[in-house]
Amino acid sequence: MNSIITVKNLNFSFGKTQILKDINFQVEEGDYVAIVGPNGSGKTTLIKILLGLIDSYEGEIKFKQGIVDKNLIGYLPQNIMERDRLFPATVKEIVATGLLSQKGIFKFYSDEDYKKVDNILKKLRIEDLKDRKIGSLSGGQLQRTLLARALVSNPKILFLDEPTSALDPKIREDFYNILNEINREGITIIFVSHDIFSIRKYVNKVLYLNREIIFYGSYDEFQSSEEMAKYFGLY
Ligand SMILES: Nc1ncnc2c1ncn2[C@@H]1O[C@H](COP(=O)(O)OP(=O)(O)OP(=O)(O)O)[C@@H](O)[C@H]1O
Repeated sequence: MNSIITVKNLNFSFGKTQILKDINFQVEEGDYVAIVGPNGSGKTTLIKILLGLIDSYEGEIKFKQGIVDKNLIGYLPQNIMERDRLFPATVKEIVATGLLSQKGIFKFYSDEDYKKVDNILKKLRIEDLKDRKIGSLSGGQLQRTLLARALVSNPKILFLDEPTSALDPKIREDFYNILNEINREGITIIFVSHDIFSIRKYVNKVLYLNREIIFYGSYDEFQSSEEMAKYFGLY
């Protein structure tokens, strides 16, 4: 198997409270994994650890060679601060910031960078928003702009933390379709969601977390399991 992420014996506590207990799993290249679980079950904490935003954990996290050194990881957070929305930047400028981590200390954008920005805006079908201030965007337009920022550097893995909670059903469906296209092009997706019913047609694996892993396997197995029924209160 061609694992892109391997997590072994991961344990993490905030103070005296253990948040993640003995977590072991592997993600294969091209997987589309939904992380589900009740509020406070450690989903965001797990994503933050995988992103390197929390480093005081025990255990081992291994990415496929080159993924971390070449910054081939994209991240779409749960939401952005309202004050960030007031920042007087345009869509084009915000998307370009997604290239900063791959540049040296002289962080000037080249023509090639702007070409990358144009390409991703086109791909996500928001090129007409290019010069709009982010404060003037609708929720769905803002979410696509943030997705463009996460994808402009051409990552191999994309992490998303509950990115559709504020979107209406139609816009949410469009967003899922775009993610599905991206996944079919080979990007591995790890998606934290309470909305498993919407993404079930896209994901190939489900990780059900409640501080420890209760279930990790294919969606089909998950669907027919006791864990699924319990999770959705059907059991
Ligand atoms: N900085 C922190 N200090 C102390 N405890 C924290 C901190 N951040 C999160 N926690 C606690 O860790 C636990 C797991 O939180 P986490 O945000 O990972 O859960 P989650 O599964 O993503 O929840 P939700 O579905 O509500 O977003 C919660 O009990 C939370 O209160």
